[in-house]
Amino acid sequence: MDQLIFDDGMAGSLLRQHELEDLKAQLEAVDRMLDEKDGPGSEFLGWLDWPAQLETTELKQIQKVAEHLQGLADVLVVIGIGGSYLGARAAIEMLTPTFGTLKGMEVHYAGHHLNGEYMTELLAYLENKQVAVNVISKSGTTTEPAIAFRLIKEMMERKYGKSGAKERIVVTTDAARGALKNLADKEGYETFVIPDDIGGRYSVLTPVGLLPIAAAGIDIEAMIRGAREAQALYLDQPILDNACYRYAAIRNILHRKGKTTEILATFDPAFQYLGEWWKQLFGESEGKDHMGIFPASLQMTTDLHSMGQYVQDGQRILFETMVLVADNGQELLIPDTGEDDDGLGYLAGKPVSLVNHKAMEGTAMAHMDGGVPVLKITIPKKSAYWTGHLFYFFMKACAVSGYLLGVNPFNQPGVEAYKANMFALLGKPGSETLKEELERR
Ligand SMILES: O=P(O)(O)OC[C@H]1O[C@](O)(CO)[C@@H](O)[C@@H]1O
Repeated sequence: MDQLIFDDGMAGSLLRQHELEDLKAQLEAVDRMLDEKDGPGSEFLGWLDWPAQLETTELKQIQKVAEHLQGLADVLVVIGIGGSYLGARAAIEMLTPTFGTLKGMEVHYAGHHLNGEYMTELLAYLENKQVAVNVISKSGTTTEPAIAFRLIKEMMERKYGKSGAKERIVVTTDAARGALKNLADKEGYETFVIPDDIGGRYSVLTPVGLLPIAAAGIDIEAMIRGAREAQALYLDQPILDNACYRYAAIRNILHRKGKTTEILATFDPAFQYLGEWWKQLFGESEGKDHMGIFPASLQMTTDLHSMGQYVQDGQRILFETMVLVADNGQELLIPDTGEDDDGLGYLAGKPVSLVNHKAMEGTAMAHMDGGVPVLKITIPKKSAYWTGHLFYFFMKACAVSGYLLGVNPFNQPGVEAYKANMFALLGKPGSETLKEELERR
């Protein structure tokens, strides 16, 4: 197997094949909108052609800076929130060992929440390490990473002096605007640019994701190659044979029949953050104008022992998309102990991956029988190449799905509401009236 397979064979009776045919004209219209870049939010379509357009020189520069950081430090702190860190974290967790020797830097994350205890512990942990920092913010003004960077910058300057810190801090931000850009210029930090026409949740294949991913020792050239081939494939294939368009169309069909929650289910704990990245991608892109599928994620078989009951038998508003890997890598065999106290004698000598696979098959059938349509996306193996392919697949499917739904998949006006309230409650100058009103409440 050397391709991503999208399998809708377990979508159940809710999906009738003629419905896909019936959506063909709409899919073609969406395809035209993407091609001609004239749909809502089309000023943020830079990611669509990005893999093919990314210059080898930029890729090499990212690699060079990653190697420079690897030479200076063993720990990289990635400061960012949402689309500015989730893609990197997803790739790093998927492609580096959970235990054992790392090929690249040990990566930790900051600026993705406002918890002081976490930051205190992180700063203490970094005390005895050689540290480098990549602070990532497109706007350059997001509160969470800005506060984390204040703290970490102070620690770095205390530890290495101003010029030593400068050598170890890399900024990824807008080309021209924002507080972070101004600070980077003032301090003379190495800077990578987030293209204007690529929003945070579509930016994993830009320096936003690539620098931390490269620093973690992952082959970013292979990742971009995978994305490039995905770009060509999902551009050329006939619409109803095109996995991206089919996935988007089936989501739309199921949503219209009351399946308002999609679960991304994975069978490898290393895929947890793929789920987090995917949730932001689809949630921020489609959850607007009081519409959109609610994206949830589960890790199997872990969550079968916590959420399994709900999926099997709770409200029938769910469908499930499984992300699977055909080649399970290492074959760990279940030991033959010569005894059968645990009742597992029949499994002796069989690979753990076989048990996982049968659990997946059993789960898919049980959920389908219980009224949860199951879709499957299978990549040949867990590699940088296929991770790049998968990222691109989901981003394009998300854009198609958003346009089919009739929303702008590239804005996120709703995220401002909590920020306005938080700033007012904190007493930010200029928000006195709102502060009074909120405090009255
Ligand atoms: O890169 P920035 O500008 O710090 O934004 C981080 C995240 O915050 C949001 O803007 C939401 O506030 C997301 O869309 C984005 O991924």
